[in-house]
Amino acid sequence: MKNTVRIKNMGLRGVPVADTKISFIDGLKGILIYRGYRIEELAEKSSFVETAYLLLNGTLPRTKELEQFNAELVASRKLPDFILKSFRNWPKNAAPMDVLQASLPLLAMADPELMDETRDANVRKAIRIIARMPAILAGWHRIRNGLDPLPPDHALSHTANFLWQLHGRKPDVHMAKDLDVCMILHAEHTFNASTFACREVVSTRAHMYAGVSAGIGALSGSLHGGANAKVMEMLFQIEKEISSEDDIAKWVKQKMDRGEKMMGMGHAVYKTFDPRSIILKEICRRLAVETGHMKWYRWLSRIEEECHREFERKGKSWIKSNVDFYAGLLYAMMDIPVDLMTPMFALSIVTGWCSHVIEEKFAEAQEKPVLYRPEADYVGDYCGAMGCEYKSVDQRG
Ligand SMILES: CC(=O)SCCNC(=O)CCNC(=O)[C@H](O)C(C)(C)COP(=O)(O)OP(=O)(O)OC[C@H]1O[C@@H](n2cnc3c(N)ncnc32)[C@H](O)[C@@H]1OP(=O)(O)O
Ligand SMILES: O=C([O-])CC(=O)C(=O)O
Repeated sequence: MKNTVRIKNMGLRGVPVADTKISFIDGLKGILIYRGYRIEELAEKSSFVETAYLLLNGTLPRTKELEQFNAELVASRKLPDFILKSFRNWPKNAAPMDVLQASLPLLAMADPELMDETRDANVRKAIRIIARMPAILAGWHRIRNGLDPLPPDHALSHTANFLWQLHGRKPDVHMAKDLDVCMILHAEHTFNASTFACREVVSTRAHMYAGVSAGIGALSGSLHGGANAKVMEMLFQIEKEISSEDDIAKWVKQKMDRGEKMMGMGHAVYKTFDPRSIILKEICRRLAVETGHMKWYRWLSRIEEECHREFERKGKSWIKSNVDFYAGLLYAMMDIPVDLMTPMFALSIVTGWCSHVIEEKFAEAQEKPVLYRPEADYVGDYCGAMGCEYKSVDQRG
């Protein structure tokens, strides 16, 4: 009899695999905390850069620490020349999420401290990665559209500079602030699929870039970060298929009756509201009023309500919007194209990933497994201790 706990087919739900000091979720109460601070308070009072410091270092920075951290991020924004040069030869229809993922080994090649596995060197690597991923995304977007990448503007904040490098115009300060809040909300989420992927990779003592690259791959799927773009695609599909707004209820019911997933709805941990979605919904409503996109906001709210109603009708306990539901529309109102929406998530959560990589590499041994190595039950062919009889291809016919 094997000495293992049977958790098969449960996607590891509710199974702690490590200790963490980085964030905490109470899924029944709708609470999310980064390093002890409630997400609502950080969204209201902090900045993405300050939150990044908090996640990476464990405490809120003093004035001088914040200034220095910001200066290091600003100084790291410029990409190594060979990366943008090589982008010019890449297929212009490449998915931006693939480009982002493929860029991580390129950034690794250019990192002079790549093989330095001290904690301080890993913090510096994290700063370079956080600073450069926005430049990768903006640079790629411009190159694929036949435009030249723009140099960073050191006078702009991390978030405003990204919008500048993407669009080539100085962003409205209020819009940059809204995006900054959005980035705080997406910066960290305990052991979600992508963070676990990062930690699993670096538990082998692979470097930070390898871990982050795995995280990007995991985030891209539509059950995880990919859902934000799918929500927008769903809106466009609904627009094609209904003749009046009142048909939304029927559209949602039919989709759910077919057993299809509603993108941006539901969550593996929150069994009540997702606190990030509440904040994003409010920003979305305000921006929709300001930019004349109320129709889309109304439609999303209606879809959310109908989805909830359908769940109740079927006797299931709950379903609410997750962080991806309103984020897509929010990005769209900032002129961010649909295929850049999931990469936008990556630009934020890379902060959490890097913090977890550091925790994975440097936590006390008793707080984490040395190397993640779960088991699987073999359910394939088995012909006894000698194995199945091997026949040559001629004998197999
Ligand atoms: C950043 C993020 O990663 S947030 C999540 C982003 N992903 C999405 O928005 C995709 C849509 N959502 C989903 O697929 C799911 O809600 C997940 C994957 C996020 C979580 O899934 P689970 O942990 O399996 O959810 P849970 O166990 O609570 O599901 C309970 C029931 O609700 C159903 N359900 C959950 N979410 C949805 C949904 N979005 N649409 C329709 N039904 C759903 C499940 O199929 C399940 O039904 P069953 O009891 O008949 O089998
Ligand atoms: O925690 C999860 O499983 C998914 C999620 O909301 C996130 O990654 O932000």
